[in-house]
Formats: sequence, structure tokens, C-alpha cells
Amino acid sequence: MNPSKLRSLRPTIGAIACFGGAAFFGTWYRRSFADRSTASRTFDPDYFSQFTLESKQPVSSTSAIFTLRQHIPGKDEADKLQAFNERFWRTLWSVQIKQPQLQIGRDYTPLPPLLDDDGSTNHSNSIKLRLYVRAYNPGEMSSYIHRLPIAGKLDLRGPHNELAVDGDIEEVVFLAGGTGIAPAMQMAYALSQYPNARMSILWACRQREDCAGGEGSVVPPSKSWKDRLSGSKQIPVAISAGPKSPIVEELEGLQKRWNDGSDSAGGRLRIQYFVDEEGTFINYKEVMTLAKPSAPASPSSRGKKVLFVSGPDGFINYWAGPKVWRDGQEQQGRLGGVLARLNLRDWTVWKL
Ligand SMILES: Cc1cc2nc3c(=O)[nH]c(=O)nc-3n(C[C@H](O)[C@H](O)[C@H](O)COP(=O)(O)OP(=O)(O)OC[C@H]3O[C@@H](n4cnc5c(N)ncnc54)[C@H](O)[C@@H]3O)c2cc1C
Repeated sequence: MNPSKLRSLRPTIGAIACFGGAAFFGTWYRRSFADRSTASRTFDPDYFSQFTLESKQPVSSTSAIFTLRQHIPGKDEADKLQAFNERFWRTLWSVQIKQPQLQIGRDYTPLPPLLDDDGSTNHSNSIKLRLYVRAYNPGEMSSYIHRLPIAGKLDLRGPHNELAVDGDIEEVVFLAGGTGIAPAMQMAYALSQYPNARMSILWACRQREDCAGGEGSVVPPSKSWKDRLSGSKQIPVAISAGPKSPIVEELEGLQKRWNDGSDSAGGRLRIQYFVDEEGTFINYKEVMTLAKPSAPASPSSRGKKVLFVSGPDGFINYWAGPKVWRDGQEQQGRLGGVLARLNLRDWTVWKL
């Protein structure tokens, strides 16, 4: 199939309009990697190249981390690709996977390298990618990926949707629903290199199994919807021992990465977990507390403050209103949902 035909199935982030009055991110640089001087089609946004499924690590009954690898013949070429790949981790990015029988494409967000990993590859002649994928039933692509045997092949292309993460970002609040945690992890990884940055992740899971062992959750003593939404009677608790979700372990690894580089690191990366089946939900008061408007002209508040919303459509719609399709491309649309009713002032909202 013509690659451009498949491309139309995904939004082109380069054309997304910034809203809320502030074009705060200097650059979308979809083409910033164009200086790559390799003939290889690995990491070419326009062409698919083949990766092999190396391992599948279950996270919950419906989700798993898939490790993909592509061997690169020739050390020089592999080194070039590796350097190229390292630049991605200063951005938010995704790849598109093709389902060969149905000729459909879907986007997935690579997880950042693990703390003890040596970047995104641990062989000098290969590139490694890890994806956190939930299987939907019916779900054409996600069930195809989950059915793939070890050593099976996947065609993917990218990077897509790059968003530069630079030192101008002072504070991030990230509302993540389900697998929407993957871009939050990319952001945490990229932002950790800036000593003045702070980030709070609020991760909403449908079931505890996805975020088993995650501390800093809340339990509601009251079953009333009013209390749940206002959060007025929720009490922070530490979730007791038991096997930890691999994603929780990776989030804790990211916290360590932040802590290593800074004196005051204790609270620079905060993570809270919310679980539908336990009746705990992210509430607007929590968000307002984290996304406090700063005093006007305060010298300490010159950096960008960004509130990201990432997850299934329903989650994004509830918090920030729907993204819109215009001229064949997905765009941010106006700010709606709960966040439109809060006085966020100098915060910019970004839907992923
Ligand atoms: C930029 C970007 C990055 C993404 N990154 C990831 C990622 O890292 N991991 C990941 O698992 N997914 C990710 N997604 C979602 C992914 O692209 C697919 O949409 C998802 O895997 C479902 O595709 P499918 O073909 O299996 O389902 P489809 O065949 O398209 O849909 C089947 C059914 O599942 C429902 N469904 C589809 N997606 C969802 C959802 N998210 N929540 C609830 N119901 C749903 C549909 O409404 C439909 O009823 C990302 C999407 C985008 C746009």
C-alpha cells in the first residue's frame, strides 16, 4: 500500500494549532531530524521498516510491554542510528505500526530507556524499542500485536508527533488515563535533565492490576459521587506490598533518575495513582492545587507551565474537550471539559 495513504490514518502533529493564547512551545520539529545522513529507512517517518518481537512482559490481564529490536548491519550505521535515537528522548514521540493483512496503521508511544539500560539499545548493532500496549476486544491492531509470537515481525515507521522538551519548561502536570501513561514517562525522562523542572503525574487506571504497588493513591471513605469529584474526603495512602506492576517499577525508576541529579529532588517528580475499580478518581481540586496560578511578574515563574492530558478519547474529552479534525488533520480544538472551568491562567493545556 502507498505509505501516504496509510499516513492519512494518523494525525499530523506538525499542524496542530496551539490554543489558549500561548504558542508556548518554541518548535514542533517534525522535520528536525532531517539532517540524518543515513541511507537506512529505520526511523524514517515516511517508510516502514521491520522490527522483531524480542520479548513480551505482561503488566496486567489486558496489557503488556513489548520489546522490539532491529538489527543494523554495520557498526557505523548502527552508531548513527543510535545517536539519532538518543535525540528522540528529548522529545515526545510515537511510531506507527502497520497491520499487514488489514493495511491499517495505529500509533504507539515508545517507553523511555530503563534506568540501568544503556540508552535504547544494549547491543552496538541494534535498535531497541519498548511499547506498552493494551489489548482491546475487538481491537484490530492491539490484538494483532498481543497475538504476535516471539520472533514475529512488526512493520513500523516514525518518529511521529515530536514535541521538543526544553529547559524553558518549569512545571508540568500530567493527567494520564490508561496507556496515556507512556507519553508521561517520555516527558518525565526528557525533563529530568533540567534541574529546575518539576512534574506531577496523576495516573488513572481502570483496574489496580495496571498500577499494582503504586504508592500515593487515594481511597475514598465516602461512596458519594459529590465527594469523589470534589475529593474533599479522600485520604492519601500507601498501597501495601505485593507484586509491583512493571510500569510502576519503571515510574519509580524515573523518580530515582530525577533524584540523582538534584539536591532538592525529593518532590521534583510526584506520582499519584487513581483506580476506577477502587472508586478513586482524579478530581479537579487536586488539579487546581497542582496547577496553581503564579503571582504576576513573579521572577520565579518565568518558565512554561504545561498541563498535559493523555489517554483514551473519553478521558481527554472529559478533562479538556475533544480534539478536532480539520483539513484531514487532528488538531487541538478549543479548551473544553473540566479544565475550561478552572482558572489556570498561566498554564497551557496540551491534549495528546
Ligand atoms: C499518538 C498516539 C499514541 C498512542 N500510544 C499508545 C500506546 O503507547 N499504547 C496503546 O496501547 N495505545 C496507544 N495509542 C492508541 C492506539 O493507537 C490504538 O488506538 C489502540 O491500540 C486501539 O487500536 P485497535 O486497532 O486495537 O482498536 P480499534 O480496532 O481501532 O478499535 C476497537 C475498539 O476498541 C475501542 N478502543 C480503541 N482504543 C481505545 C481506548 N484507548 N480506550 C478504550 N477503547 C478503545 C474502540 O472504540 C473500538 O470499539 C496511541 C494513539 C495515538 C494517537
